[in-house]
Amino acid sequence: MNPTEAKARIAELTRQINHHNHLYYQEDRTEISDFEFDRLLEELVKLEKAYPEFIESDSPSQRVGGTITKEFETAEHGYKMLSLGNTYSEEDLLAFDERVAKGLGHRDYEYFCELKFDGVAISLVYENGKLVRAVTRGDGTRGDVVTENIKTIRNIPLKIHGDNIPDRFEVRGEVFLPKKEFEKINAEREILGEPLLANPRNAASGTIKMQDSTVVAKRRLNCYFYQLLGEEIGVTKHDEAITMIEKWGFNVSPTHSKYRDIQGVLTFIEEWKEKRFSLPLDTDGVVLKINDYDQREELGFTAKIPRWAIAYKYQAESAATRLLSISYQVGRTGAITPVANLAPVHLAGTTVKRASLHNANEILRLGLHEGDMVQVEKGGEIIPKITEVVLDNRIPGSKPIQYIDHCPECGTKLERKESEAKHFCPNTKGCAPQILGRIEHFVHKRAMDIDSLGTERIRTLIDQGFIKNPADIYDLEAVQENLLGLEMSQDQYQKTDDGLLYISLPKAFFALTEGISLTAIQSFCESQSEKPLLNVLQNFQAFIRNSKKKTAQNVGTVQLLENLLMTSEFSVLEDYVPVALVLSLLIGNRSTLSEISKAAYHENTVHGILLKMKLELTNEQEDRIKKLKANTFQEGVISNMIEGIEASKNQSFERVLFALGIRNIGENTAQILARHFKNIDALRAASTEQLLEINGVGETLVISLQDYFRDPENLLLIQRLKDKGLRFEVEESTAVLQSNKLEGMKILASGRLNHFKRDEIIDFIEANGGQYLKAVSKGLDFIIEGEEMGPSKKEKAEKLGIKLISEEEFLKMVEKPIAP
Ligand SMILES: NC(=O)c1ccc[n+]([C@@H]2O[C@H](COP(=O)([O-])OP(=O)(O)OC[C@H]3O[C@@H](n4cnc5c(N)ncnc54)[C@H](O)[C@@H]3O)[C@@H](O)[C@H]2O)c1
Ligand SMILES: [Zn+2]
Repeated sequence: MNPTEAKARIAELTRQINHHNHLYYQEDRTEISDFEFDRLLEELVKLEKAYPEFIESDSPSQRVGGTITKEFETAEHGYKMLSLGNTYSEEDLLAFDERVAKGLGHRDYEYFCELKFDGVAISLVYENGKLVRAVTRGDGTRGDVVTENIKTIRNIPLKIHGDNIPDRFEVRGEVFLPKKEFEKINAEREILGEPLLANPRNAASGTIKMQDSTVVAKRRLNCYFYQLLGEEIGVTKHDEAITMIEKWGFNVSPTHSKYRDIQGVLTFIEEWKEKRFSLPLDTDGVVLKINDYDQREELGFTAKIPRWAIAYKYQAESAATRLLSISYQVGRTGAITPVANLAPVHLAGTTVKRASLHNANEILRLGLHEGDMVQVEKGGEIIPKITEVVLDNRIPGSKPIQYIDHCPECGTKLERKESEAKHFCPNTKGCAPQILGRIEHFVHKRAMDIDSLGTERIRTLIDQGFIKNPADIYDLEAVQENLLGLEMSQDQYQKTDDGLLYISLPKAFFALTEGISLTAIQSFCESQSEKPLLNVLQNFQAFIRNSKKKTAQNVGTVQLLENLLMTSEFSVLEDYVPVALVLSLLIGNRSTLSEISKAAYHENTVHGILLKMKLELTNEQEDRIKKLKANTFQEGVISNMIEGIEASKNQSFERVLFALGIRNIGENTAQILARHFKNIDALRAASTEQLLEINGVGETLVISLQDYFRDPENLLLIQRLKDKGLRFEVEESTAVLQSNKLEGMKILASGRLNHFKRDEIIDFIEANGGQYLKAVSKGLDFIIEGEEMGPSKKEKAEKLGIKLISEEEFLKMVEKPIAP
């Protein structure tokens, strides 16, 4: 490379790295992996070393990647918050160790090893034992002051107790969102149709930068601390500092160790390679630091990183395996996700059998053919993904994967919108997973709040034809009796192509015999799994003869089943037998085999067949049949469900409106619309202009609303829900005016109020004739300034010349008596 080329490449790398830094730190998203990012940076550093004349002072090699945002006050760090050098190779670690030895002139030093936590760096400053400030890393020199948000993290001590606490000190740590919390939040967002958070790190970073700390508090962030700083902290070694801050009440991860040489460090790295996946947070490597503070000082810093520490990053593991097939999952919103089924392969501590393929584009990008050998990668924190096809191992003549064009759940032709990568099933009202999504949204605790209707129960009720839309829930009471004995799982069933129902062999054996436990039968069946069905039936008779319960009756019934199977026309399905045959043996005196098998077509469960046949059965027969079924709905469960459903009729109009699941209508919008229009008919009759006048309503929302009300099925649904007694208008008490003292005024409240909660102030303003606006805008008459009102809001209000009044002044205005 000549100097001109080098200069151009440096410029190009700088541009790319700045771009990825911006995405990563400002927008909390990524376009490339950390490994790829680190490679770009490494290339830049190498080139700059060879051509120092081209180093720019603001090169990304010279400064840490973050910056400060505009929404918070900023503060300067007492000690710069730097990056860490990083490497993916053992070789580089040994070279690092050599540099340390050379720098110190001897090998008498210790390494303190910690995991590299993948969260957001935070610095906490304490004065006289009290937390005074929490600041993000920012650009390393200055960061955003996010104290209020940090205070919501429960295990961060606001005040330190104990002896010898320095007057002023700083602790640093990594704020993270525990993996479990992350999954919980995403599961909920999925049900409510909100966009999913990409990964726990982005989620934590986004949360820390939120304006409203009550929302932050709900996110259950956590923090691990790994550094103490200050003028007089009274210790000379890092391990002593860690022990001390732990004693002071800071959360320290118990995953650290100390070693006398780099070989020890290597064992630590090996030890945690897979064990780290069981930790509550994502980690991407190991940080090793010189333990002694004086030695650290001797080694010093470069512009961007300390010379006494380095991060070893684990590279995502990769393995080759065979693509067996592709399944297509239909999500709750109708989005189709292809999933690769793989020959099991051991990867990063787990056995991998599937990998996400995201969408049709991904399959095209990889150029997947049926039965291809593929390279699978798993970083532990992410779902395994296929990185490439091993072309050398392609089966000659294999066909490229054909993407499906019909929904695997309901058979509807799939659609794909121009701007979206995913295919969608448009059958929102008749496609089982979409019905499930819709009902889950409807009963969600922030909507109708029917917690006795959990996912499993809803799924069962949908699969067995009891509910298709939210109104059907309110009809369940009338069919209570049919729910008794309804099966919660259909795992023990199989269906042939023509729709005849089969049941698993263990269940059949269990119901046909007496006195033999299901577990004993299951392990017998497992031992026979390689044998043909008829042999298994014969062997089971021998098994009964050898067991304690060798009754002639037991042997005889199984013998009968064998005879029936051989003489009937039913096709043979390994490990399963036709339900009709088993039932005919149990209730043969009530119905003929041909009647039963007729009923067994197109039913999903034994329960369904029996409902269809309406037979009078003896208690003994009922007991036998129960042994065929999975867990079933019992009386307690049903009455609990019915009660919850009944109670939900009291939910407010705004909740009902939210529960309907109209596209783009979240909780807040539902609230605004309900309060504005007071009832559903007024909302439905509203013109585009009337809707757009409302603060917070935009064009997409208007279109969603109009689409919704145009559909006669939706109107029918609303009518049915109304008939069942659900609220479609704002309750009198909140709609009635208490006074008209605020008539015609547009008001906003910001910061923490002493006499009102968030919702209360809105209700109060409206009850006194005023209108509440959600954002600072020209139209406001005044803003009620609560405690710690956000500085950016304040600035904006001042710029627009909007009057700020205190809560007390406001109360005087409406003469609300102040509660003691
Ligand atoms: N994929 C992308 O587009 C992209 C873009 C920018 C950065 N990145 C990645 O982000 C990473 C972040 O770079 P950086 O400069 O913010 O951090 P870094 O990797 O240089 O490491 C410094 C940070 O590590 C954290 N840390 C975690 N555990 C620690 C421990 N036990 N002791 C000390 N510090 C610990 C601290 O927050 C500290 O600020 C890099 O690894 C890079 O690969 C990726
Ligand atoms: Zn469908």
